[in-house]
Amino acid sequence: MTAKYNAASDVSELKLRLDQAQLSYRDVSLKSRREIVILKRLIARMSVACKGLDSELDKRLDTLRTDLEQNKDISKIVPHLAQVERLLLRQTSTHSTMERLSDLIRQSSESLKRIPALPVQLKRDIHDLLSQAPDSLHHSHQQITQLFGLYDRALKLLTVPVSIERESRSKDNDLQHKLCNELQQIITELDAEGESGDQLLAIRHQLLAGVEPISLVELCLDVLRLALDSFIHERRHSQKFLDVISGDLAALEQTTRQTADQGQALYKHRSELTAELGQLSDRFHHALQQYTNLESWRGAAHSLDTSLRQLVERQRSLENREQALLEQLHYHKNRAEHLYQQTQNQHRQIEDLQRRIFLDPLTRVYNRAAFHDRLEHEYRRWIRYQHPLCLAIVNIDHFGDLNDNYGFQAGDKVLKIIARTVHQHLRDTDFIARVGNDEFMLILPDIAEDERHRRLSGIREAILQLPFRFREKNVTISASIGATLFDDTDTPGKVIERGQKALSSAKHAGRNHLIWIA
Ligand SMILES: Nc1nc2c(ncn2[C@@H]2O[C@H](COP(=O)(O)OP(=O)(O)OP(=O)(O)O)[C@@H](O)[C@H]2O)c(=O)[nH]1
Repeated sequence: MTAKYNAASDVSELKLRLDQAQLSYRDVSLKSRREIVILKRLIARMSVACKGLDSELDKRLDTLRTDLEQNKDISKIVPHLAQVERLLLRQTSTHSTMERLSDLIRQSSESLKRIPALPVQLKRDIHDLLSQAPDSLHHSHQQITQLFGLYDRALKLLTVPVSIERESRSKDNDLQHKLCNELQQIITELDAEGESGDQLLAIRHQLLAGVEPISLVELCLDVLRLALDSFIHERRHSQKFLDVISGDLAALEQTTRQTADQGQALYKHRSELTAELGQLSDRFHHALQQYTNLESWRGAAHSLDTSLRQLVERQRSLENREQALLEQLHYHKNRAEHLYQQTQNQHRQIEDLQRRIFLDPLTRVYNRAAFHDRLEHEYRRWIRYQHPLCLAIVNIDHFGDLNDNYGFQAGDKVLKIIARTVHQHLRDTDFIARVGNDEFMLILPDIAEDERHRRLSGIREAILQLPFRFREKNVTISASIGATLFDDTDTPGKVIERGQKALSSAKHAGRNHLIWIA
């Protein structure tokens, strides 16, 4: 009985222990499941937080997450956890990378800030960037991107003015080139003589050799001054001439008036003499009728004779005065002739000047002013008659190089010879003008298609065949020609533009070409 009781008490104690063991197992299992949930959550958060820092770490965390999801045996997961821990330890070096990055960002920002003439807003943005201390690699990356943006803005701001400056510099160069050419053209057209002419010629040579911008301004002023001097000189010369002529004319007018007065007085005396001679004749006639014999008439005849002698005397003195008057008139006639001659000379000089205004003094062909006049005239004829009217532009190739290699005198000689050659290939009705530098304009009115092509090709070929020799070297020179015809609603301006386009195509085609643009 006692044994039975003892056994029952052991069973009940075992049962109690079993219940306690079951309870504690349930607690442990519950705790373990809760820990696994926490571990899962932690691993998930770590995956997100560390994403991109290290690809191996990313991979391990992913595997760990999957293993946990699949409720794998924790003992199998533990080695993965150890690897993740090792990788995380490796990430501590990231901290020093971050510090280095942060230093770099700060230094680069400071350097950017020191660039002079940075706009205030940009400086402010750099300051904002510097005020944030990066607390993660991600933040550092954001700051680097920001810094790149700031550098880009600064670079643009600093380089834009440079490009503008370069553009304006190239504009300045174009302007200087144009000014230089215009100035040369003006000097050519001024064609001044004397001391001013010599000085202007010297300036032209300077311009041809190339000058600095500051000298160009000074030369412009010099040209203005010399042009003014030349103008004042011309005006003084004309004034002097006019003074002399008007002085001479006034003197002539005065003496002519005196002569006319004297002539008038002489005429009056002659009339009086004639009247007295008439009276004498009447008295003589009367005496002839009154007296029958000569003796009784002697007394009256004596008185008549005296009167007649006096009349003859007065007649002689009148003749002398008339002779003096004639001599005076003769003198006036010579004087008037001399004056006329002087005005004729002046007229010729003005005509010569007028002609020179339309001539290029170097090549002796027409100049730009004459070209525009003539083109306008031919244009009006074309509108009326609609005959084919051709405009061609001849431009010497690499003329600048020729000047550089053989000097301006050589260049001048080439210009003269080429102008003469082109002129020789033109008809009487054609027109040639040097419109500037090394460029000639040709107007060929009323010219058939094959004829105009033959003529212009002939000019190009003739220039190429010209035998030039400079500094002991045979030099071949070519020219490019652009040509076009007046058509439809064309105006002179449009045609010149088209001709220039054709010329530019001829240059681009390699020079020594004739190009037509219809
Ligand atoms: N000797 C001389 N040279 C002149 C005269 N007038 C202008 N020039 C020069 O003529 C040259 C003209 O050159 P550009 O029209 O620029 O070109 P290029 O050298 O002929 O070259 P492409 O026309 O392109 O084949 C410049 O160097 C001027 O200095 C002048 O009366 N006499």
